[in-house]
Amino acid sequence: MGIVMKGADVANAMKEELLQRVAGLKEKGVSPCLAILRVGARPDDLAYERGAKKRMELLGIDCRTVELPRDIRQEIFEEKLKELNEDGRVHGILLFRPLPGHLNEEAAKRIVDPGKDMDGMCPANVAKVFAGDDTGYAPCTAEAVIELLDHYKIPLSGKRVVVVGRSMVVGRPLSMLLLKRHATVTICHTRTRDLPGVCREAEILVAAAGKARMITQDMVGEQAVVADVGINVDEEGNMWGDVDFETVQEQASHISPVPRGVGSITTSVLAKHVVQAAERQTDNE
Ligand SMILES: Nc1nc(=O)c2c([nH]1)NC[C@@H]1CN(c3ccc(C(=O)N[C@@H](CCC(=O)O)C(=O)O)cc3)C=[N+]21
Repeated sequence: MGIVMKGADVANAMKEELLQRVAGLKEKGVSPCLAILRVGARPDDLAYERGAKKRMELLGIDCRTVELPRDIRQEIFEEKLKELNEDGRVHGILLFRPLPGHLNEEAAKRIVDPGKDMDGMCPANVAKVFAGDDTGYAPCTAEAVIELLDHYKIPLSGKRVVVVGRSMVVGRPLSMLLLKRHATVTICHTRTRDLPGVCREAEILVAAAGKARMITQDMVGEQAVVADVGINVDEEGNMWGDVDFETVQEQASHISPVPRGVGSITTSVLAKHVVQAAERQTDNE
């Protein structure tokens, strides 16, 4: 039976350092502040927002939400985003995605100040993640997987890692973070031939495809480490990962659950980014 890697243990370990850094900022008269920009009220945005608010409060980070109506016009939306860019009290911005269909997300990515872009969506931050330059910000969920593996002392250097999923929020940036740590990375997707065979070769398997319980026991090698990034909510409101937990746990050496796994570390990484941004913006004054 694999060891269950619990998100709360990782978040707790991160908490001590973050509290100290927040205290350091406050001694200099700086109150780190996150602004959340939400358009409409999608349930998964609200779930993340609740978690983020709770985590920021626990760490003494200010958090304010700017809520815009679902049917807002592109020009007004862009104005609001620019206001947050220019607001000196705001150190970091989190824009919930995906945006409603009528809004231009590509335009938004180009407007957000790279120094305030907490979820690594703008081209400058994407480029830095790909270049292995850690003066930028990676998407929080991708970085949460690294925090999870590091906390449980899973070595990455030289390891065969298979990432299932190629999204710009998880699969691709995470692959670059793993590569920086000298893992041998294979990225799988819907057109991968013999997905089970490729997955079975993994020493570390990351499921980030967004398909409930698609990773089954026959796809996991003996004593593999399995990290589940999936957040799939069914009609009854139950949350499922991309991994069929019960059967895969028998096979794996370590496995992260859903909920209470990677998803619950994401808000701690978000907090870390806000602290980093506040420190960097203060040092540059
Ligand atoms: N730019 C952007 N980045 C995101 O990362 C992003 C987003 N937009 N829009 C919304 C979705 C949704 N999302 C969640 C992440 C964690 C939990 C989470 O904390 N889950 C807990 C359970 C939370 C609970 O208690 O309900 C867990 O996995 O254990 C939920 C939802 C991030 N998203």
